[in-house]
Amino acid sequence: MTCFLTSITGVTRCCRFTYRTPLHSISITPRWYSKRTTTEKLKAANPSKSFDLKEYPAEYIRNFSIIAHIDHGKSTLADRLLEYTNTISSTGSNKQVLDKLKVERERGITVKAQTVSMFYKYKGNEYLLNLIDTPGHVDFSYEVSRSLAACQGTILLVDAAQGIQAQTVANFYLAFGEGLHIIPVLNKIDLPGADCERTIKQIESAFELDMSSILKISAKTGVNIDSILPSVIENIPPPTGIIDRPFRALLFDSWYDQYVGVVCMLGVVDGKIKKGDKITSAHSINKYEVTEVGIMHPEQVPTGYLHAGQVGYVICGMKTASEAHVGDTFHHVGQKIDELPGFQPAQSMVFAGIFPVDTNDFQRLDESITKLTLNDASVSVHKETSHALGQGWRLGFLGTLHMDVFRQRLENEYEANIIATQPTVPYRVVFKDKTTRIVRNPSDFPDSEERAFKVARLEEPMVLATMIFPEEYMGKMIELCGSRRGEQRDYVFVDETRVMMKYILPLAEVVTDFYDELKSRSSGYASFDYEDAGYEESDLVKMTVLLNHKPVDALSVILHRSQVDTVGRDWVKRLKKVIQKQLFEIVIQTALGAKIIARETIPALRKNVTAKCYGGDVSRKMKLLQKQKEGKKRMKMIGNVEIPQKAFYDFLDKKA
Ligand SMILES: Nc1nc2c(ncn2[C@@H]2O[C@H](COP(=O)(O)OP(=O)(O)OP(=O)(O)O)[C@@H](O)[C@H]2O)c(=O)[nH]1
Repeated sequence: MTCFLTSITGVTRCCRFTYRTPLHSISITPRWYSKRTTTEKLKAANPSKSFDLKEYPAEYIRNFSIIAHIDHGKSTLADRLLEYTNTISSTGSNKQVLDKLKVERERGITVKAQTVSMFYKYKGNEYLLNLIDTPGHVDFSYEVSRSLAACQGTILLVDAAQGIQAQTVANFYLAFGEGLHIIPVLNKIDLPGADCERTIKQIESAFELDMSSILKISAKTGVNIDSILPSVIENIPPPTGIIDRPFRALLFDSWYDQYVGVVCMLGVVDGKIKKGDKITSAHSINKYEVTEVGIMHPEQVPTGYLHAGQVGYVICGMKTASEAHVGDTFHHVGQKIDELPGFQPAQSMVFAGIFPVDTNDFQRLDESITKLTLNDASVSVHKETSHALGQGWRLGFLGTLHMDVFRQRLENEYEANIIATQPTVPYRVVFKDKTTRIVRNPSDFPDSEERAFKVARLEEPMVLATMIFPEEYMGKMIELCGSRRGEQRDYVFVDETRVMMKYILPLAEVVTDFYDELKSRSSGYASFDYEDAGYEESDLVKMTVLLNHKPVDALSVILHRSQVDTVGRDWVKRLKKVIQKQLFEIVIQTALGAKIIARETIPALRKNVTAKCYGGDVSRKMKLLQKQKEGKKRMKMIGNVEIPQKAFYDFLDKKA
């Protein structure tokens, strides 16, 4: 099969994350967040049923995922399949039971891949089907890749009203690169705007898939849902594990449960594991006794046993999050095995400093970050200290949405009270002696002396962006990319009315508000995806923010020289809006070294803050004072200026 992108652009798509895993022979069931039952009771249709997994040899197992562009209906389809197989009771509503995290429900997006084991009778045989629901947003493609690496096939879901979009293309190539069997499915055929013929033509021409037996469904209403699982069983090959070999399994996900400690999700490649077994791992000297083993159905259901080709959870008395390394190989104590290659670590695209608002919370926040990164292995963590904000961490994320979601999860799941700094991309300093340094923090940017004597050049990371949109938005899209220092590489029509355009853009331009701008300039019709395109030389500078002439290191930022005036002026205006008046005048400045770019002044406060509580209403007055006291807890002192936590948020979120 010819790669569409290769044939039309001459550029072979390289996946942002590559894997060395050989796990086409196992299934993967990413974690199931342990607080789920507090928010919603998921009812298994037959909770009393117990499963004898010995009855399911590899030929009766199928491991598959659902991939699609954002909002094309993956989670809704997963719901319907769970109901159809009686894994949950039918509710008639669209609950999206696999979107378990509060952040997923609040934002209506999937951020963690989730797997659930289902049982399904087909032509007289009962099958064990492991379904993985994956996220759609580009920031979470690490989850998609990790999931795909462990499946033998995938359902490529396309919204029949919207047609193929940028992440349809990106995810198709991830699956194609893994050599998976791809089943194309048209969703949302109930919508009045659904155009099956047009979408089929797009898929045919873009991916050269066989469209003769394409499935047309509505995940929402349930139309043709019964056609999905027979197609999965008929078309996707079973895993190929060997039961009689020594046990070895890949740890592909884990999470921390406050009652039982670490819960590990294992994909069993060879052999068997049962309750009471003594296990260890290739990367650990610790030995563990298996106290519980089971499957996600959709909650944890103990089965006491798992064998080659099966996946499930194992509880073995692991106490600390650091003992569970994603990609580690588990085996029986004393047994020699060949280590599985595991996963390559995710490559952080965006870095930000995270600090506790109250410095006394440092230890607690340290533990929370450790536990949360156990659940999200794509976050990189390094300790750092800021003059303004004290001790904290520099965390690396896959994108700004990923960063935002992580911050929200820290708040939701660990009640953390934090300040996050301006995100930065990994810049590269190339020295005259040919050595290099990656700058993940503006404080590591070379000062003028180092720059003059030692630095040969500065470079910034670039991406190859793919955008798909209706032709009439071409002018606006070219204008947007031009304003972001983009360079056009290619464009091609995907059908009579829609264009796919490719641009080389600086990553720093993409991770700010590019996506929002793209959506607003195309009335929501443009979709977007990007991949790593290496480093390019760039005229970079560090802009600092001064409050009453004192630099705020947490607000320093690395910019292209052409942006300094605009950003410098914008920042002082926005900071003026978010910093409250205080008893003295506050001067806000942005600067390049000693050169001031812009300045704003906040006049001193004169008002009595409790003046409105006239008339001796003591309780009201107390309430107001209490509120002010609580507000103070959330303040950070920068020199002699108090900055509320919300000011940082609003400033970073561009709400101000
Ligand atoms: N009319 C109609 N709406 C659907 C159908 N399937 C899903 N939807 C709706 O489309 C929206 C997105 O569905 P999701 O299942 O959350 O999509 P998703 O692909 O999982 O989204 P992400 O995880 O954020 O990428 C929801 O409002 C669904 O109710 C369908 O067949 N018909």
